[in-house]
Amino acid sequence: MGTFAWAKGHGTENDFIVLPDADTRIHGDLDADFVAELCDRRRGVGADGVLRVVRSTALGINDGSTWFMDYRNADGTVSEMCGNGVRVFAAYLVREGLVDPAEPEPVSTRDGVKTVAFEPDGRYTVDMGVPRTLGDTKVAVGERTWSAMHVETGNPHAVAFVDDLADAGTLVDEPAYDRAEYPNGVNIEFVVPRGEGYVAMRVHERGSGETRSCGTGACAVAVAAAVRDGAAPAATNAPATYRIDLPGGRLDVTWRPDGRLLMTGSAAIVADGELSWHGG
Ligand SMILES: N[C@@H](CCC[C@H](N)C(=O)O)C(=O)O
Repeated sequence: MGTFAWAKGHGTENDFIVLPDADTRIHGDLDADFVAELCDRRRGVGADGVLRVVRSTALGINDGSTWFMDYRNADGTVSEMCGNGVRVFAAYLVREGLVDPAEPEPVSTRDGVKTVAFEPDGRYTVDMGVPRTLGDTKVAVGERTWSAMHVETGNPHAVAFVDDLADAGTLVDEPAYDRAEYPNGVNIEFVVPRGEGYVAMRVHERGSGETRSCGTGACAVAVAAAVRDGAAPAATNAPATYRIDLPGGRLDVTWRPDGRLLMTGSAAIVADGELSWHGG
């Protein structure tokens, strides 16, 4: 692997290495071992994941987008979507002058197009689409087991309400979950209510371990909280809005009566460079 440009960014401290690769000529298919080494916090640069910036047409994608977000977890695995990642991706596009922040930008992902709007306060609002609720499941840490709700927000989640966020322990190891229910793995959220329309959460992400924030996870938590609170828009015909505190910051999620989720949060590009990669 030779020399290439990169940037570092984060959305509520969920951090990413951004790899510009408009025409796919620099990184090709992006090797999983390379991603894992790059994301390793001791052997590599360190990040929760990689966002490769590819022109949609270079991949034959014709969905109204100009840019495709090729997201990879820290262990090199592919996921369908990354909610914090898509805000950081949009921040990178704006910073590079590749999109006009006066207009919402449709970004192509493996879970379809996610449109990002640029808010006057500098935050980003993502139309995260329509979630799916798939009933109850169980998650466990050590001897403790909790009932959880299976929610899909482009990727799979299990949302468990707990008495105290510390109940989830260190989250160094992946919590146990129903492997028949989630054959491709799962992101697991632990949640405590903080007040009306207000919760706090921790997350163990598939492929990345405990992270300081997860956008798709916050959306899954908003859905589970709304169902639990009897505030689901399908029942009330009114939007359900939740403030969600995560270790890395705050996300605001609204579940609209048309079924769509809107997530608002910050994103920042914090470093740029050219990397001569000698890893391995
Ligand atoms: N941190 C992301 C989610 C990234 C993907 C996830 N680990 C998976 O494998 O599904 C977010 O902000 O949504």
